[in-house]
Amino acid sequence: MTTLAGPTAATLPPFVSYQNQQLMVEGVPLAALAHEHGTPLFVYSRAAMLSALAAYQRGLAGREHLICYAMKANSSLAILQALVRAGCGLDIVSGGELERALAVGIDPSRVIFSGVGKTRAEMRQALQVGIGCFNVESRAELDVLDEVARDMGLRAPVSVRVNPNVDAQTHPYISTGLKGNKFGIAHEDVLSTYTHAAACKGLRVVGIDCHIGSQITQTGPYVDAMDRVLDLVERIEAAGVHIEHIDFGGGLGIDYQGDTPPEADVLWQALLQRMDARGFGDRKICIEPGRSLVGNAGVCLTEVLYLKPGEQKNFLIVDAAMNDLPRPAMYQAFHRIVPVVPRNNATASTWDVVGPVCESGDWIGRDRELAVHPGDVLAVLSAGAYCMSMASNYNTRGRAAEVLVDGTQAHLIRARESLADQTRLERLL
Ligand SMILES: Cc1ncc(COP(=O)(O)O)c(C=O)c1O
Ligand SMILES: N[C@@H](CCCC[NH3+])C(=O)O
Repeated sequence: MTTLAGPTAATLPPFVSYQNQQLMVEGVPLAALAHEHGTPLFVYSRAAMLSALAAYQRGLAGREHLICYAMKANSSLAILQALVRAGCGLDIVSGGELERALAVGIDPSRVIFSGVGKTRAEMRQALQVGIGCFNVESRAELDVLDEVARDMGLRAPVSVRVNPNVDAQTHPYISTGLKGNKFGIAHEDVLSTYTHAAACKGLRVVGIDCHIGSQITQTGPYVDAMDRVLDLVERIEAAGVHIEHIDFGGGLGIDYQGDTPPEADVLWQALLQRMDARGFGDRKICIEPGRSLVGNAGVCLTEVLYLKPGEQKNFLIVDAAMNDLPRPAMYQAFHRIVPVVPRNNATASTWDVVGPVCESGDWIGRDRELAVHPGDVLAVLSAGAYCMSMASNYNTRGRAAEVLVDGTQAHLIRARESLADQTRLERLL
């Protein structure tokens, strides 16, 4: 047992703060939102998303570029709308995500279609609306896309995703640029894939694509991957195929637990210098950031249900679970957890914060020092990315509601999912 001094500003994301002993997102007290909408509840800051986007916009200013928000990180319509209105294109990985993109009124030429398993139907759907580019991930996919486009009397704009075999030094489940990963075309097969694509009547080569993983916190892997991509561009162009744009990633990390990734503008200054030095300063740049735009813009509010002290472990049972916040169960990921109204100078204990789902893997935080009573509301921080978009109905739990804060205004952007919503498509015999 310790006496709790209370969480410090240093451990809170931008636009999340304590004011008068109340945790706020921008100008809105979270206790009031929990009271009004119930818990679990996701709350996002619009200003936090736009400020994260502005760092990329500064870094790429003066260059022809397209920032395609990777909506897999959080595909809620109002989030997409906010980012598209602020100038983003979109990166999609399914026909469903394409429908979401269209629903927020995007110009389809500002959409990039990524992913290893696009179906013919998805290809047709994307070609019909005039998608900006398909990032193709295998020779087999390239040939199917060629066939689909020729059938429609069209030429599909394509980039080949290359697998540079660079270690992004991130969690193995979210590393994508190593030879053992399913993503991209192996370095040594890239040139022949491009010469083949250039000869296909249904394809129009527009770019090259590389993405080495997610939650990357170091600059080194990016520079290594950029060098490999530029080596390939040199070889591809020497073979007579022009590359208009370079789609380059590796999702920049965010601070979950004292992580110190480079700022987006600083990273891109370094990468642009590299491109300039190698004579590719004239190329359009596309990027596909997801987590770094929305991750630290969101918190998940959850109410403490029960305290269950034990001989080996103390469990704090809350009303959010692995179906709402799957990252700890999936990747043993760390999210900071803080009280919405701190009980400063109260006696704290060490708790495993767990949900009501019937799985031992249903935990949200381990060994956390908290002074709490049943009925208190906690905020799980850095919950804007890969939480709501990966949420499920496991244990027939409705997915949480979502609120978007803008200054002192709070807008409900998704209602809580009801049992009727969950069973709508089911039939009894
Ligand atoms: C091809 C591609 N683009 C974009 C992203 C988004 O990455 P992040 O959320 O790390 O920015 C990913 C995820 O790793 C990806 O695989
Ligand atoms: N879902 C992962 C990121 C996946 C990135 C997409 N390729 C996470 O929560 O960290």
